[in-house]
Amino acid sequence: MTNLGSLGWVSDQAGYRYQATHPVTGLPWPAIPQALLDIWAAVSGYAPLPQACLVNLYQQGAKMGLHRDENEEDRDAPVVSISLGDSAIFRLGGPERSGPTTSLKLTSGDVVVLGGSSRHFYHGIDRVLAGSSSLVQGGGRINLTMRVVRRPG
Ligand SMILES: O=C(O)CCC(=O)C(=O)O
Ligand SMILES: [Fe+2]
Repeated sequence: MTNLGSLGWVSDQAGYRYQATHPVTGLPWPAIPQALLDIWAAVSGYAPLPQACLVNLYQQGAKMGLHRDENEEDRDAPVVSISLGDSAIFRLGGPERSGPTTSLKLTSGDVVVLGGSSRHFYHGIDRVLAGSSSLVQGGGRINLTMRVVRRPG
């Protein structure tokens, strides 16, 4: 897991938070490439640019439990997530953890926007379909998730 942008998501012994620098090197995160900002502009419907892009490598067997993205101050900005490499089974619920869910397969190049009412819906990754793509060296799936963390302006 690593980050691009002016803020990165960090999780360590001290807990989890957004911060401007890499926790080991102390250096700023690399900028979010223009190609990703272009995708944000095309699909988010939100003028302010994302401050954070989480880069998460799902290796064999990796999952992400059902959760809501609620660590951002800006609750109005959508979350834009890009899937690369192996396909994954994405589970999307509603505002309540116990509510019904639907599953969909995300393949390489798919873009998911959690915006509007779905911004705070439960979601997760049930499993990654190992070997379904040769894009990522050594196999696996890379998820890029762009977020506006602090309220712009
Ligand atoms: O990997 C995905 O498609 C979802 C990632 C996610 O929900 C998150 O990073 O909060
Ligand atoms: Fe999430």
